[in-house]
Amino acid sequence: MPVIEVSNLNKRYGERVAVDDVSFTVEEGEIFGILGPNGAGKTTTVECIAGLRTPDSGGIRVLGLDPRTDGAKLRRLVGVQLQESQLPEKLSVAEALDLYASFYPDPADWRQLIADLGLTAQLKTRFGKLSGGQKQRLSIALALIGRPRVAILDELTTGLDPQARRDTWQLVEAIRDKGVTVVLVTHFMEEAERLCDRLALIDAGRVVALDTPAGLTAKVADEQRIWFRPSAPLDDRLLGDLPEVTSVTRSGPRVLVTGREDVLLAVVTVLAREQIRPLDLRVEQATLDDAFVALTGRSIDTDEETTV
Ligand SMILES: Nc1ncnc2c1ncn2[C@@H]1O[C@H](COP(=O)(O)OP(=O)(O)OP(=O)(O)O)[C@@H](O)[C@H]1O
Repeated sequence: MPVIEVSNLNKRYGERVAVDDVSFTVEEGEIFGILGPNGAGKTTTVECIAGLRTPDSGGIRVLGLDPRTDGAKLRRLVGVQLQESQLPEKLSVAEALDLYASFYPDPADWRQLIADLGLTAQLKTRFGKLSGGQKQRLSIALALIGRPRVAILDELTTGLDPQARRDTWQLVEAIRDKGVTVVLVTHFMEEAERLCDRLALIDAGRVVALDTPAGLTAKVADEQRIWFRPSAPLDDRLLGDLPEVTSVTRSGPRVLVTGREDVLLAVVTVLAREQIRPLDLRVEQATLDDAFVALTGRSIDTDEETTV
């Protein structure tokens, strides 16, 4: 049985349609991504799932409960880390954890949680003095303190530097490995590609595609592009004759081979047989952004640094 079922969800703010007939299910133990550009309706969707906003219409079930009527029960089962969660500047890390633990009948051992999150040295530090990464880690600890079965993480790594972002990705995987189902809201393609088992691409309030990251990219382009510089003279026909290869072209000293599925293995096998090394080898595949462009005509890309 799915852990989360969303069917035909709609939400407007006045005239503005934020969520437009959104449906998806999230299975137990997966990391489910909601990926789309700013303003696509991602936060509104997860706020409805968490019972923090009331949809105009549509059905939501989380662990069999309806967030509209079973809000209190649900809050014990779902941990939510929302965008830019703010705490009073003067509250220390330990005080925040004590406070949140007091909301739950059987809270997790927060000392263990923050040891796992690498925050033990900051126990006495006030919230206002924490770095961006430390604030994010604290917000994850607060989302997990009630031993949730589902964790909703919204724009977890926005504003973090590449190293902190990578560390946070490991944390998310560790949360999933403990059996928690994770809903991850993001506008970073690399993040979605790396972490999510399945994801919904969302644009202007609508789900435009729903699949695994590999499934989404395969839909738009099943062609691979292989660039390399041969270490010795190469007869292009040796590659062009391979059934996996669709084209071989030259760009100065570099060779570009395009093809489907097993083209890399086929090319490398021929080169090995000819005792030619592929120098500066690069394999290009379609990205989630290519998929998004193909589906919506525009890019997810934001002005924020996404290189990791
Ligand atoms: N409280 C609100 N009142 C009015 N409009 C809102 C409100 N919250 C969100 N919106 C609008 O609804 C749309 C969807 O917003 P939402 O925050 O759900 O998108 P998002 O995909 O999470 O984007 P972001 O990553 O920028 O938060 C946007 O056009 C936004 O401006």
